[in-house]
Amino acid sequence: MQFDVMRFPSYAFDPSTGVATFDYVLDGPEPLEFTETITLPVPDQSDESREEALHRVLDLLHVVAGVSYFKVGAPRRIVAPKPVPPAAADFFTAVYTKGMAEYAYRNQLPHVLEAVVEVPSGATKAAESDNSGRRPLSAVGGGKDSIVTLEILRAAGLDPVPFSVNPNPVIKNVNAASGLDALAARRQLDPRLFELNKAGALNGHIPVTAINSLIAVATAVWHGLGPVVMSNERSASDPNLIWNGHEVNHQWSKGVEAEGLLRAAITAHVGLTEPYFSLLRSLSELHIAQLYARHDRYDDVVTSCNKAFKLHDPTARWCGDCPKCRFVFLAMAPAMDRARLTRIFGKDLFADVEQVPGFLELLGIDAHKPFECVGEVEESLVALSMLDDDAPVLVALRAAVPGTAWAAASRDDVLTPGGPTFVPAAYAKVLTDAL
Ligand SMILES: CC(=O)N[C@H]1[C@@H](OP(=O)(O)OP(=O)(O)OC[C@H]2O[C@@H](n3ccc(=O)[nH]c3=O)[C@H](O)[C@@H]2O)O[C@H](CO)[C@@H](O)[C@@H]1O[C@H](C)C(=O)N[C@@H](C)C(=O)N[C@@H](CCC(=O)O)C(=O)O
Ligand SMILES: Nc1ncnc2c1ncn2[C@@H]1O[C@H](COP(=O)(O)OP(=O)(O)OP(=O)(O)O)[C@@H](O)[C@H]1O
Repeated sequence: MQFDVMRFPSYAFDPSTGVATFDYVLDGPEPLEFTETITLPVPDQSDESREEALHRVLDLLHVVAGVSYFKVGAPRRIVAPKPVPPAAADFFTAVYTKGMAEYAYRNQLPHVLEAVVEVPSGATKAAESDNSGRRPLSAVGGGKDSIVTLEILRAAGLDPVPFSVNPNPVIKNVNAASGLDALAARRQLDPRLFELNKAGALNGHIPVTAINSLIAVATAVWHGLGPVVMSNERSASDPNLIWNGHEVNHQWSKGVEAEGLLRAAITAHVGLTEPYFSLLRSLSELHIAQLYARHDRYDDVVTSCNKAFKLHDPTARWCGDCPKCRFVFLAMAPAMDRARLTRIFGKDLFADVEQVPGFLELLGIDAHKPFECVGEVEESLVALSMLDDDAPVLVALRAAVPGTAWAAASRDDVLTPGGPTFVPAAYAKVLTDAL
């Protein structure tokens, strides 16, 4: 299939139902059309200024959600539908290049990394809206990170509103365990995409956090809420590998660069003073796992395993045999006894020597960092150094890690907050008080 250009003909939004439909065309000798449907929760009340701001968020979402359809043909031109300020145009280009880098690498499509989203000129300025003091909307994915954020915000009296896109049973159970009233949006990909995938169309990973984040901002704006608070950690910013001189990061849209670009795009095009930030940005995954250990009310529901989500089985939790399960098991192990850890995961991964090669990968003793949301090699080494019992896997790992590797692993570096963040001062204080 050959396509020259991707276009975004129009979108529609019905405030009485919250349904937004976004149209896409891959143009070429045999064009393909798609429509994605996103249903926002309808607020009890709204007003003109909220709806004006909401439409501006939807302008951004229309282009960003197009990545799922772009990947069917990877046309060389991407032509955005409306004028937006330069900060929003830069965000679009980054989403279609850096956000699609894993897809480009796996499909060997280097031109994807060089694309520039074309934007018509003539953007109008948005009215400024100070949303910083309102109740935060806190995105919940069902894993340990968003639970830690929710509990920090709650303890500080900020009264967070949990929010999810297409909440699965894990997310629903986490929300129920929190006891907080949650909001949810629905997102339906065009079914045609699945037919094309079955027929062997180009496919691959997309920057899903950028899409979920904009849906969260749209919901916050429409409901008159404050900033969207994410739970993206420090290591999300680190690439998996370098290809043709470009960084390839499976988690690009969870990284700090994407966060800065998204914030700038919203501030410029929507006018919000405090749109979006990750509270946990300065923390390592290992640190977040230690903070999770303080809250046992979620132990029967918390799930970070992406395989569990792929199975679409409401009872699926930790698969117990993937990089994510191994990493989170290792990261939580120093902060809790083995019995509690085994209860959370349904099995003791340190008792199963078949898991040794997978743990060695996390410890940097094999290939590149897995294409998964796992922490840095240094975090895994520090976690291992904090464990002193003789479980079979731990014994094998200690024997396999070369002496030079330990020297590069500093507990202080891993457990001291650091690196760039966009956390506003009031929230930075809340985080510091919680550590
Ligand atoms: C659950 C999962 O890992 N899905 C990835 C998987 O897709 P799969 O076919 O196994 O199942 P589905 O997710 O149901 O997708 C069905 C098809 O639809 C396409 N698709 C899905 C969502 C979307 O927003 N757009 C789409 O086009 C998908 O490509 C399938 O053809 O493999 C896919 C190909 O590599 C991945 O694209 C699927 O990833 C989902 C988008 C997803 O939600 N993944 C997150 C678990 C994830 O990887 N999160 C990253 C953060 C990445 C970021 O920058 O945001 C992380 O936590 O590290
Ligand atoms: N379905 C979703 N709806 C809304 N936000 C989501 C959804 N899935 C993930 N997120 C958010 O996206 C960010 C990245 O997701 P991620 O899966 O890494 O986090 P998590 O589920 O909280 O923790 P973990 O890393 O332990 O899985 C987090 O802020 C998370 O809250």
